[in-house]
Amino acid sequence: MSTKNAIEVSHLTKRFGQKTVVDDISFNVRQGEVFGLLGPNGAGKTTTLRMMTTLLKADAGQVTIFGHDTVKEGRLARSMFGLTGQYASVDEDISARENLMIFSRLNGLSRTAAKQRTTELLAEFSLEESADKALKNFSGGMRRRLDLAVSLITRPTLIFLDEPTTGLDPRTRAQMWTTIRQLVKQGSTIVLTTQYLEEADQLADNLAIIDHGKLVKMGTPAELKEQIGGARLAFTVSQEDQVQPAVQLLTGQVTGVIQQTGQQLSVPLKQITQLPPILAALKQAQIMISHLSVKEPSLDDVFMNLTVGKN
Ligand SMILES: Nc1ncnc2c1ncn2[C@@H]1O[C@H](COP(=O)(O)OP(=O)(O)OP(=O)(O)O)[C@@H](O)[C@H]1O
Repeated sequence: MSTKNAIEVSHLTKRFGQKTVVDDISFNVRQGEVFGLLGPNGAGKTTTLRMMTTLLKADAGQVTIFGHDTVKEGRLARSMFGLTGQYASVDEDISARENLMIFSRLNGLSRTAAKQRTTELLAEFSLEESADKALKNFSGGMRRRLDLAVSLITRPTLIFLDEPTTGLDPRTRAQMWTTIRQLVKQGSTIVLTTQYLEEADQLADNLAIIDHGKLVKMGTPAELKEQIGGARLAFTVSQEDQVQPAVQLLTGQVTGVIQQTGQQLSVPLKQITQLPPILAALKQAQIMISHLSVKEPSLDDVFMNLTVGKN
């Protein structure tokens, strides 16, 4: 990943009527990274993306793409990225091959070049077998792949993906993730919106969490999880009269709150290396335990902590 910025967004704002749906949002996207805009339904992710990709005019703020202002140098900025939408933007009645040919020609490729690029993309996105079927017979996953293929005709190094896997089954979602990772390996920068925490965790190098139009937190998935607190060790003390002695013993071993529910204890762990001494101390004190588990913090915890109610 480079230290150069592919995109700089500053003080971006959009109002619809009285409602401010994107509220003074600023962030940078570095070249070669996957940047995720994560937020609940209606948080303002798509509106932000639409402004970044010049589909929608901002009320205030600025976006530059590889140093070019998207308003003052709109044409140039637009030529530097590919965009795929929440819904496949391709024609239903014609085949995948025909779609790719049409969009290649619309992008200014000669007939021969269009044919060659179409063949390449059909192979790259595993669409060769269904290349000549009408799109209306395509599955959701095939449509998404074709949609992505269309946006890559001109080999843009910056790609915007609006909810690339919404509505896809888990297997097709995983295939899409593989495709996205391959694009990154080849040097692409990717901006994606998602409401799936797992997707953000799997793909994004950096994340901006958006809620009610505001950027509430930014960081790597690991940083965001760390803010919620580290892992927790949970177990059940086998005998009731040993619960308090166990709490006392552990108080000397860990910093942070030890939670108790009946005979169940949950202990914060700063590092996983704290685990063996804790278990040894319990054994030495002859405190029997069961149902032991270590739970890493998840983006779910971060998300629930940072976003409030309905958008
Ligand atoms: N053209 C419009 N006119 C009026 N309100 C709009 C318009 N487009 C979006 N909104 C409103 O702006 C808010 C943000 O919408 P947006 O689509 O950006 O959210 P989102 O985070 O992308 O959500 P989703 O995950 O559901 O796509 C919502 O309350 C939506 O109803």
